[in-house]
Amino acid sequence: MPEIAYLGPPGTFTEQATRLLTADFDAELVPSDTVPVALAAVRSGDVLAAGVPVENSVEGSVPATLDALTDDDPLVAVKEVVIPVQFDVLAHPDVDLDRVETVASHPHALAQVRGWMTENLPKADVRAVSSTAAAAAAVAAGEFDAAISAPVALEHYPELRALETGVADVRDAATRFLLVRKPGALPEPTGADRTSICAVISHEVGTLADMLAELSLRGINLSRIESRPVKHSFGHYRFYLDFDGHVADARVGEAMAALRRRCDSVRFLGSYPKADRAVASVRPGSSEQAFRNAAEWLAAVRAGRLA
Ligand SMILES: O=C(O)C(=O)Cc1ccccc1
Repeated sequence: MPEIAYLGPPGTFTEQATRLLTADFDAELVPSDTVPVALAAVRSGDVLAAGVPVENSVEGSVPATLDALTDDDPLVAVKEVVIPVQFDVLAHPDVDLDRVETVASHPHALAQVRGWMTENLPKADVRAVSSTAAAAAAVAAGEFDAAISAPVALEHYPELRALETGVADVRDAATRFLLVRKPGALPEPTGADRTSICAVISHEVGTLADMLAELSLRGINLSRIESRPVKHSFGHYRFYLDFDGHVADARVGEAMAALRRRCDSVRFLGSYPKADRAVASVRPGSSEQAFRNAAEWLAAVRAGRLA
C-alpha cells in the first residue's frame, strides 16, 4: 500500500485533508513533524506523496510549504482540496479558561483566533508550535495549559476536553491543501483545472507586468500571486502563481513557453483539478478551438497553401 506523508502528528487539519486527497486509493498515512520533512520523504522516495497546507482564506499562504516546494528537487501537485477551518480550545479537565496562562498552536491557527484570544485570554502567553495537533500533544504532556486545535484532535487526546468549540474570528474560513509527488504523468485535463508555477524574474523595469501580460493576453485567469524572497540576494523575489487551466491546454502551454523565454527561471508546480470544479470562462479568441484553428492556419501559410 503506498505511504503518504502529512503534517502530523495525528489530529491535524492536514491529516483530515490528506484523507480526502487519498480517498480514491488505498493509502497508509504517515505523520511527519514538519512540511519540509514530509516533502523530503517524497523526494527521497520513502513515501509516494505528501499532503501539505498551502494557503488559508484568512492568513494567506503557508510560507513553509512554498519554500519547501521550491528549495530542492522538483515536486508537483496532483490534487487539491479545500476544507473549512474552525478550532476547539483543548485543555485538561481541571483547567478552566481563567486558569489558562499558556496557549499553543500552529501560527496559522493562532492568527485565525487572535480576536477570540484578545477577548477571552488577553493575558495568556502564546506559543507557536509545528501543528495544531502538536499543540494538543504538548498540552496533554503538561507543557502548556491550552491548545488551539482541530476538532478531530480530541479523538487522539481523550484525556483533554474542549473549553470552547467552533472558535474562528472569520466565519467560513477555509484552507487549501495539496497532494504533492515527484514529477511524473500529469493528471488528465478536466476543463476545470488549476496550474501552479514559481517564476524568478530579473530586477528590471516592467518584468512583472510583462510576465502577467503573457497570461492576460491569452485570456488566462490568475487566481493567486505571491512573492517570497529568493533568500540569497536581498531585494530579489520569486513569484508563485496559480492560474486557471491545465498545461495541456493550448493557451496555458503557450503562456508557459512565453514565461520560460522571458523569466530567469520557471518551475512547474503542477496542473490539477480545482477543488470547486468551477469551469473557467474562456474568451472566444482564447478557446482550444481558436488556438487549433490558428495553428492550422499558420501551418498552411508556412507551407505556401494559404496567404
Ligand atoms: O496544524 C494543523 O493542524 C495543520 O494542518 C496546519 C493548519 C493550521 C491551521 C489551519 C489550517 C492548517
